[in-house]
Amino acid sequence: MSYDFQTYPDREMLAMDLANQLAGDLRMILGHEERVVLAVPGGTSPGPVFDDLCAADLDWDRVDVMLTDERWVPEDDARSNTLLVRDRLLVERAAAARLLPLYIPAHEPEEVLAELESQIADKLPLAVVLLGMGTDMHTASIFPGADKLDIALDANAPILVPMRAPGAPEPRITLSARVLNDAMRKHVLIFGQDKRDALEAAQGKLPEDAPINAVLDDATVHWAE
Ligand SMILES: O=C(O)C(O)[C@@H](O)[C@H](O)[C@H](O)COP(=O)(O)O
Repeated sequence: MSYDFQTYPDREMLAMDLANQLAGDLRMILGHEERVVLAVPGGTSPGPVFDDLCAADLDWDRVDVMLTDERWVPEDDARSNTLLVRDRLLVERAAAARLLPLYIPAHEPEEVLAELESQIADKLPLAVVLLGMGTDMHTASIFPGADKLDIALDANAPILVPMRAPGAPEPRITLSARVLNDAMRKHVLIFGQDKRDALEAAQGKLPEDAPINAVLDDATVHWAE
């Protein structure tokens, strides 16, 4: 397994440069595809990247944007990744992009799983994916110790996997590792020494213990203190 590790002097420069790289990847793939899918994470790290990426000059009306994973909370909840994407990415030029939902109001993700999958299935493979990582080495909502970890890591995994994990305060829904890995370009965004140490500690571990390892091959990791 090999990946590229890019370090930046600070988070602001990382955000600008990464937004440029994502826009460049999308532009390149749009050169030979009618439509492309960009999948992005939630959480706290990607906001500044979205703030730059939303202004990129590209054919956003040919881009489908989706989340790599969602927390099972209403769309107006501060923890909703959909809310983050609507507020910070699908604005300015990127307002012309189409959102592929990863949330439909329902008590449990299982109730609407088939409906969500049906809206994604014919759009795959992902063109570009941006992933985050936690210090427990989870990525998307593929957490160590999660109830459906084996399914999410399986080579024949379904597109979406509902997930409950000790490290997650609410139920989640996540793209499986197979779908994330099939992306034409993969980027991982991590901030801080603790995450850099966690990524190093992941080396040589099985994806069951360090789920990030399931998606790292050929990825570019972007890091700033
Ligand atoms: O919804 C989520 O929580 C994610 O998509 C998740 O995988 C996230 O990327 C990491 O937990 C890092 O989160 P931070 O950027 O907040 O550290």
